[in-house]
Amino acid sequence: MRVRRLVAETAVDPSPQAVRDLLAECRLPVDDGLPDRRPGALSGGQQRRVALARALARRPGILLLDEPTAGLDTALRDEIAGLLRHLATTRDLAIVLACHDPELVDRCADDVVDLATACRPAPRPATLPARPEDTVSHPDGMAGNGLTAHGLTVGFTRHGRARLALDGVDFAAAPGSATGIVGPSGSGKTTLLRVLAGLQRPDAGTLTLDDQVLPALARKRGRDRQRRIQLVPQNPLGTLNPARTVGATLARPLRLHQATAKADLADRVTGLLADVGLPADFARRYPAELSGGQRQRVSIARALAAGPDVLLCDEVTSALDPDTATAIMSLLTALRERHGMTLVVVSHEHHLIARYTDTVHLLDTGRITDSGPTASLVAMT
Ligand SMILES: Nc1ncnc2c1ncn2[C@@H]1O[C@H](COP(=O)(O)OP(=O)(O)OP(=O)(O)O)[C@@H](O)[C@H]1O
Repeated sequence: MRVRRLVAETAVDPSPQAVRDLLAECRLPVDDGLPDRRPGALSGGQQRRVALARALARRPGILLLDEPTAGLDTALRDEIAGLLRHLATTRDLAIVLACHDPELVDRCADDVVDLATACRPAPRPATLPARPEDTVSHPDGMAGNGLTAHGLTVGFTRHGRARLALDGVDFAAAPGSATGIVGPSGSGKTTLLRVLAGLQRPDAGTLTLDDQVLPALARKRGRDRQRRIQLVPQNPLGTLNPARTVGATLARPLRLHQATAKADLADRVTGLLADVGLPADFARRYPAELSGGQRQRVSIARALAAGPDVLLCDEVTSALDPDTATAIMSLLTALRERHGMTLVVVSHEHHLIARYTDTVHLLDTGRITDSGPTASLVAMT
């Protein structure tokens, strides 16, 4: 369904002009064809503002928002905070927002209810290191050059106008490294990960894995090369099958990529859950019965079930409280160390990129503006 219908569907006034006004009120660019796009063709920040427009379309007296700024860069977060205050005043609206971001609370809220004790993160597995930076290393003797890309270009055409989401991007993630990708909302981070994962065909450019040219699309890569590169997507609820238990979700890649025998599946699933700090009985749960952090862990476990050499993580901590976000990043670092994986992390949380990656690529409007050691390019705070 396209954006204009998504908003009209819930609107008290579904006329085209009212829908445009609502999108503009949520600071979405209505003149570049955005109302005619589908949600998959929007950046994460744009998707959140469309969700806000949908809620406002009902002309509510009370607006309940669950993590309205998760996955947004700080500039957009501040913009949304200002927008929420503006809406509260101009529409005489009571806003209740649940979030992990103390800065957003400071900027928006008149009153705060702290549910801290009810929101303890899941226990970390015993194998996690106390200081993740101690475990960062580049395993010697690994074959090849890891994952590289040259001249990646992706354009999207809307109303006859071509827009480049990626514009000649060169990228490299050395074997066993932890590589960060940072950039403002809409700069092309998700598009880059989707191209690396083989889910989006680039208009130009080449990919190699350990010096072998990779076909653009995952389905042309063959089973083994598909296994080697796995993506943990930005929104796990959207990609975990709601009708499938966690156990069934994890069993699938185990059978497909690792030829796990039926008799061994339950044990392997339990092992994967333990790897991501979840108890064995979670195998019986459905995605809707999990918290955001638990879904994220299941999503990571599903990617690990394939046995990847390169794990691409898109905003995996964006809806998590600071403790859980740190636990997830520590977990990924420990898993990288244990399995000798390469980790590629997209995040707006610069302190996590600074702490948990060794190399970083800065992306802006589809171009790499700088690449190099994280310590010299990204501040810890
Ligand atoms: N399928 C598509 N069709 C048209 N435009 C698209 C499509 N996919 C992405 N875009 C546009 O390409 C640009 C880059 O999007 P992308 O999702 O890669 O950004 P991002 O850096 O990951 O953003 P965020 O941090 O908000 O998630 C955005 O302007 C987005 O609207």
